[in-house]
Amino acid sequence: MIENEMMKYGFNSFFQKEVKKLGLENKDLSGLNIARITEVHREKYKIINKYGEKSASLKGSVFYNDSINEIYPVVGDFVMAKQNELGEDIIFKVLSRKSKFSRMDTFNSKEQIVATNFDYVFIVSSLNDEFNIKRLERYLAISWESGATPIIVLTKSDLCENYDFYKNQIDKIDSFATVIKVSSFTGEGLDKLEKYINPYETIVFLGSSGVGKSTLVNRISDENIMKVNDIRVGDAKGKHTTTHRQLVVLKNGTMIIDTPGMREIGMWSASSGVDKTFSDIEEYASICKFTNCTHTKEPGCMIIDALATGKISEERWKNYKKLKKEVLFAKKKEDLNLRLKEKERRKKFAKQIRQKYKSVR
Ligand SMILES: Nc1nc2c(ncn2[C@@H]2O[C@H](COP(=O)(O)OP(=O)(O)OP(=O)(O)O)[C@@H](O)[C@H]2O)c(=O)[nH]1
Ligand SMILES: [Zn+2]
Repeated sequence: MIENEMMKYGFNSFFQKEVKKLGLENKDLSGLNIARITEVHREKYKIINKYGEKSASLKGSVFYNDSINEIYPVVGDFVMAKQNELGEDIIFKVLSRKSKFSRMDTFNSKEQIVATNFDYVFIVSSLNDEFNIKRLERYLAISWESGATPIIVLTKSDLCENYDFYKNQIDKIDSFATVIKVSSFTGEGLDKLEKYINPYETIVFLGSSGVGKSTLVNRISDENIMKVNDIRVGDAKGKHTTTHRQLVVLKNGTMIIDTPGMREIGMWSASSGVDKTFSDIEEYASICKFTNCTHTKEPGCMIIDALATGKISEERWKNYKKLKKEVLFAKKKEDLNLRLKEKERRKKFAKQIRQKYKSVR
């Protein structure tokens, strides 16, 4: 089964192999179409397949009865779905992912995948005070780990007079990643960026609010795809977010994934300053009677005391716990990544030694 029509949505030999592995010839999965998930709304999905856009839902007997082993679809996934002329298509199977971003779902302590099968991560940072090398380092770590290729995009170059100051810091932490400086206003650097904005490929964006992601997308696509937030002081309404597509196909055929989950990833990576923001809470915690206090029921717990007397609000305590958990999760993933890298390095080293030894003999 060759689904050439789906190539323009990023279906390639990697997924072709995955389909083969399923052995569709002799299974009840035959007769299904390949589709890509473009939106997820609770249990409802928007998909795109060779016939166009459709709504879809999960094949209940597959996903609910076997929920431990079944992967649920998220935006970017390729799925096998049954065409249903009368209503929603039915999703039977999610194909293995080529790349993914996940975050910690603090509600049930589970990994939550927020975007999949993207080719590039545009790590966006503006060339001004917002620039934060620690945050960039985190973004780089999770991007390399995602399976995609990170591209560091430094925005608002029209405002910057000391580019080298920023570039030098990046060179110190990562000499592999591509760095491109751009201005959506003057157009500087957009030609260099274009090399990574190709038909059939998918891009995700990582970056704090206000660095110019939406402006950049609108500029490179020459369309008004994303809402630009002009943050006005004293605007009572503040930022109003319009709901927009989660996977967008630009005119040139490039796809962009932008989901609320992606935005949150950008946020927790920025939240390494959690201790500073919550220094009062950390202080109470540090004087609990037991050093390994879980702040749930222990006698002499200063957090419980501070909550009871209103010195810390429930709201702040909840936020603190949430952030703490997410940072911990991110850290764990980073540690694992480091361990793998170290293993790789040692293997290489051992090989070099062996070769040296051989040539001496
Ligand atoms: N000087 C300058 N300003 C820019 C540039 N690009 C964007 N801006 C401004 O930066 C502000 C934020 O831009 P957005 O595109 O909304 O930023 P964003 O990263 O999408 O922000 P969120 O949607 O909150 O994540 C706006 O006022 C833009 O006009 C640029 O190249 N140069
Ligand atoms: Zn305590």
